[in-house]
Amino acid sequence: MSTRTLRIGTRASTLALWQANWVKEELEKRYPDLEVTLTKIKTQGDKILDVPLAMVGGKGLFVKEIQEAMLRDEVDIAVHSMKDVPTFFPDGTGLRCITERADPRDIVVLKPGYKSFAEIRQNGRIGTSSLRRKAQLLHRRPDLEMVDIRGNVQTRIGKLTDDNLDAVVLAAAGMHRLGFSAQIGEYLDPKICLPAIGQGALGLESRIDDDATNELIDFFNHLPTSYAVTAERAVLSTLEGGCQVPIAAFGTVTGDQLELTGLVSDVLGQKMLKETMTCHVDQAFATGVALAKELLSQGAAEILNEVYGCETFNTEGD
Ligand SMILES: NCc1[nH]cc(CCC(=O)O)c1CC(=O)O
Repeated sequence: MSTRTLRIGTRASTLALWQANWVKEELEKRYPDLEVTLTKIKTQGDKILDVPLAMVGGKGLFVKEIQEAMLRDEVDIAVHSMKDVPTFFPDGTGLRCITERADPRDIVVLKPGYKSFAEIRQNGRIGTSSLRRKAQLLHRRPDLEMVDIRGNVQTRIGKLTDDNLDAVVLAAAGMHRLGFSAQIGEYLDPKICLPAIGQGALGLESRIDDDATNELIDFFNHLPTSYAVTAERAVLSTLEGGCQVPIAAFGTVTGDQLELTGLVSDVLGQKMLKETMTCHVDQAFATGVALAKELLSQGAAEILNEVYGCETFNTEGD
């Protein structure tokens, strides 16, 4: 049998490379005669490090250049963190598979001396640039000071000492993948900090008409994760939100039932709307839409319009 080659396009951050290498290894385990290569591609989100991301192009900052390479037939698939994948795709490529979700929760890395998030001092300084994380933590603890931190996971952990912070907030999945589990101070319950849409899952994107590639990668698709993330993304697209707004949605699948919670907040976590719906997994997309419409009927659009007028942006990216 002749050796086939599959080319993966990936960002060059340590986390992105870990994820692309994981996909490569799974492919090579399954197809011993397949040669898998990685092509590192710089995205706009990687190039511009000192300007708030929302000011340099909005949605799709971490995926556009990889999609373009795919359309030029320089790579066959792209591996993305699902939470960085916009809800729209250019003509010719599509989201083909959603992998089994790793731990979807957010975590905090705590300054030495603290044993839990609850112990953090009055007016403590928390490092995160995510509006979703800021809003939910301020909702519980309005005294906290939110400090913007930018850069990859290692850089953000380093800011704990560099910027004299009491804690930094990160995703459990990234910590586990990069071998930083021992530094996790506490896992934040989704009831307290609802995870980002798609958090913990990877998305494989390919050319829609590339049947050979699509057939090779279809085994990555994990149905329960795919139902949950489909519902979460339906919330996002119905609210017309990008990745830089305090919107969260989180689905869990048990048997054929999906429980979906969605949240919209203002930047300070003072006006916060939250709803939960359950449905059969076949209704995942429709339920995401319905949940978003319910939030809109409660005033979500007004809250988000206020946020869009603010000068605060999410500047994280891995
Ligand atoms: N914002 C960047 C980003 N994109 C994906 C992950 C973590 C891995 C995942 O969610 O799959 C992270 C790091 C973080 O937010 O701490």
